[in-house]
Amino acid sequence: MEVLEKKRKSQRSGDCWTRWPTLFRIYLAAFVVQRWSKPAPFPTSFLNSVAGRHRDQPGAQEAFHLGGRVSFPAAALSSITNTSSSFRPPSLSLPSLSLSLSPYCCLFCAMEKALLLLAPLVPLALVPAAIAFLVRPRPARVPVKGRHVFVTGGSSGIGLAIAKRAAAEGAAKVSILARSLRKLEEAREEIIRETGCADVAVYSADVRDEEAVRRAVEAAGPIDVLVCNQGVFLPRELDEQDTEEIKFTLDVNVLGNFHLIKAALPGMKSGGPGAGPRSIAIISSQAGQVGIYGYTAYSASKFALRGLAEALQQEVISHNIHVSLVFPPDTETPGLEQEIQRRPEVTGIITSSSGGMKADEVAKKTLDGIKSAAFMVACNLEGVLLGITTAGVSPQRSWLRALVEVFGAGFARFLAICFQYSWYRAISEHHAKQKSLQWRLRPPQGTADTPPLNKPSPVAPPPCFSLLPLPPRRQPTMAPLLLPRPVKIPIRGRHVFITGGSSGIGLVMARLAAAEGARVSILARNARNLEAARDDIGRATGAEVATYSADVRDEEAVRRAVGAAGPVDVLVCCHGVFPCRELEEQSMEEVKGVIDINLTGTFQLIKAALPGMKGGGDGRPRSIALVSSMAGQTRPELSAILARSSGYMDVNYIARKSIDGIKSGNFFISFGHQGAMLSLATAGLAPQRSLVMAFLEVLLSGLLRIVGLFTVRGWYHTIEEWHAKQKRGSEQSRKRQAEEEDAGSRGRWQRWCQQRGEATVDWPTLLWDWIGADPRPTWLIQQCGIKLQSVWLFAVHLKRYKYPLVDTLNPSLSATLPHFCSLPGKVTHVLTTSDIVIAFSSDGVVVMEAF
Ligand SMILES: NC(=O)C1=CN([C@@H]2O[C@H](COP(=O)(O)OP(=O)(O)OC[C@H]3O[C@@H](n4cnc5c(N)ncnc54)[C@H](OP(=O)(O)O)[C@@H]3O)[C@@H](O)[C@H]2O)C=CC1
Ligand SMILES: CCCCCCCCCCCCCCCC(=O)[C@@H](N)CO
Repeated sequence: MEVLEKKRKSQRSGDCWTRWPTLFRIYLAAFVVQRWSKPAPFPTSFLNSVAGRHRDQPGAQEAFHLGGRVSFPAAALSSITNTSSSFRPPSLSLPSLSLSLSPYCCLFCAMEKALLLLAPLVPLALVPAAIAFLVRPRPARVPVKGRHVFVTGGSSGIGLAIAKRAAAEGAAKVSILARSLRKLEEAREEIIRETGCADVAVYSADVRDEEAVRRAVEAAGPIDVLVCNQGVFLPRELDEQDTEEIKFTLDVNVLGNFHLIKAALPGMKSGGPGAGPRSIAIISSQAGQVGIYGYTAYSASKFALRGLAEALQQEVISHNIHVSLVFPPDTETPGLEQEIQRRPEVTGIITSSSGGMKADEVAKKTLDGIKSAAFMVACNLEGVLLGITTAGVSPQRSWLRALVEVFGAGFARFLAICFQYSWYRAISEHHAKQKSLQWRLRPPQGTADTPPLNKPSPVAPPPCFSLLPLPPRRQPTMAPLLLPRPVKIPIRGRHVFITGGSSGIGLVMARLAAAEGARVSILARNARNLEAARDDIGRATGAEVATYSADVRDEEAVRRAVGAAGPVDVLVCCHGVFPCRELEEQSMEEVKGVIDINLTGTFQLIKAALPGMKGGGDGRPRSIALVSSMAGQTRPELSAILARSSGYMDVNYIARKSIDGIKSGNFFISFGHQGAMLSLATAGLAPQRSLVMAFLEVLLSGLLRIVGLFTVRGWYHTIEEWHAKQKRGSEQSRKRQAEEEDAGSRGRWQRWCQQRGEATVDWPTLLWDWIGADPRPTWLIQQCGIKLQSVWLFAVHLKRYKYPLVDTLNPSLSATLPHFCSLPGKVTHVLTTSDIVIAFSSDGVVVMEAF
């Protein structure tokens, strides 16, 4: 509750950029109110009667003359909208008036009319201007010529093509990193042969090995353009893919990039903003914009890169480092050749929605993207469409592209929904075919109504005459507009398995599910918390909850727990950790922890539960719910500011909405206005079951991209300001320090004493002021060589007794006081009061003498 209060307070004090959604709502409300409160147009009969009445009155003509122009818009509108109207605007319909008006006036009238017609276009023309104002971060260009380009996975495929192209474009040095030294050497030969680039360095390292990566990056020297391109792709249906493969994919594609970026960042930053713009390009995939059958692990790894890139760009923008995220489609490379051999059939069908490319074309797009510091780099037409529909709340530097995103968003979302439709149809056809194959091989005995999909649908009897028993065919139904189709998932009497169920959102969800009559199991690490949660739920609902103590990182433990819990109907993955820190300061242990728990742990749970969920056999719908987050993580100091863009929410509300969302089979479940807008804005290629929502998405996505751009602008604005403030602060303190050093401690001391005379001395301040004015202990120790602690304690002691100052600095004392003469070094500073003398010697000895 305290957190909520704090959050609200900080929200109230937030600047307008971070509070814009509220402003936007107010504008919208004002707009709606204004529209509705406009007086309805008068019926023409009424207008006629008024006109007739007034025409007969004295002075009416003049009134019309004057009023004619004033009331022209309404009248013109009514004449435009209602051509059958017998009422004409006075300036046009009264003959006497047209006589009295000069031709100029007519011209004006015509112009007025034309202007009026153009009026609706004005806001339209303002949109580009507004968008140009909106885009942030600011445009930048990153040169490649004469610079050091470091490409991982540079021995093959896309990486090799990028390295070659960079060399051809005049990079001073090209470094490539991969595992196989043989392939690396061959690649080097090839690059030198084809481009004549003299400086090609190769580094043999596995990106999964943090130490090896650090050594390679150190040996390579400061990097100007880092291209993180290494990647593995092992498509397979999740329940047929073993956990080792999933971990391998996440390690190479995600952790590897963390190793690389963490190793390269200090060197890239140290050049400072003056060293010219630098770039970190991360090669994702179109499967990192849309999840694709067979790519659960691969898509997850590439989606993770998007989160990494968006957060990283915010962290490094002030160092003039620009992040690009590249989304290639299927590309002709040795990697793809291998992949195709093991690809599930459906994967091939879906990926063929996007045209294939050559590695060199992808390399060209990548380098162009890097040079123009574009955040999202599309490679082909489908990529452009994908980029538009998944733009969401990502940064955009080009106002032209932003404009295309805003105007193309609705259309792209519409296309996306069409694509989803065709993909889900392909999937269901594939399943039907599989079924038919099974049917042919093993005809079921007895009843013919085996449900074809996981949906109980009436089954047509096989045709009466056939040599082979034919598969059941679904009865023709009206083709639904959307695929996947709407579904309701009941939870009463069903088994709901919630991870992270001992605390927070998970605990409340467990309580709600139990209250609705579900059989609830919860899983977490800490057994004591689990007990407490069980008691809590028992007390609140009277239900008996099963608890499982396991770490989601431990595959065996997860499998045991899920096995003991029995077939799951609704799996809610609500475990997770969220440490927040700048990437540079975050330890790899922490990064690994996040990936292991939040990602790998989730895979392990799903893999453990899936066979039971698939084998349910009763045809009832089941659900897997993953609790994700709205958050992009940024600098700690900044995250508090940026998080203001959204609101803290009550855990009961989150849990209630989650359960309801699961029951109605929603793909995205969002919370609050911001959440709703975010999921509309980031709908991208996500499936949508609700026609109403699909319609809203298509209708509003353009507007929401504006909202997204606005949000991003606010964030980058905040970051800029924050850095400016930091810079001002450090400049000021540096200046003050320099001034004080200039003044010299002796002069300052004397002046200080003159000003103060006999005043009570604030000893600690006096000491600091006199010795160096910089409260940093290192300075004190370096300058005077004294033990800070003793001086400090001494000063505090003196302060307590408020010693009056009677004498000024008197170096001659060192000669007069015999005790001081015996000091080993030269006495540098002496402080005296009525009854105490302190001497600092160059040897770092502090001597006190009490009179
Ligand atoms: N080809 C395609 O269709 C698409 C590819 N992509 C992405 O583009 C990137 C490159 O793909 P592509 O050129 O086809 O791949 P290739 O398989 O042709 O090349 C992969 C490169 O990465 C290196 N590599 C692989 N694993 C590691 C590792 N653990 N540590 C260091 N280096 C490693 C390989 O060298 P070595 O084996 O010697 O280590 C090789 O140089 C990948 O990230 C991929 O996901 C994206 C979309 C489509
Ligand atoms: C809004 C309308 C959008 C329309 C276009 C949709 C097309 C999506 C196709 C996705 C293809 C993904 C290929 C990934 C290749 C890859 O990464 C692996 N080959 C790894 O090598």
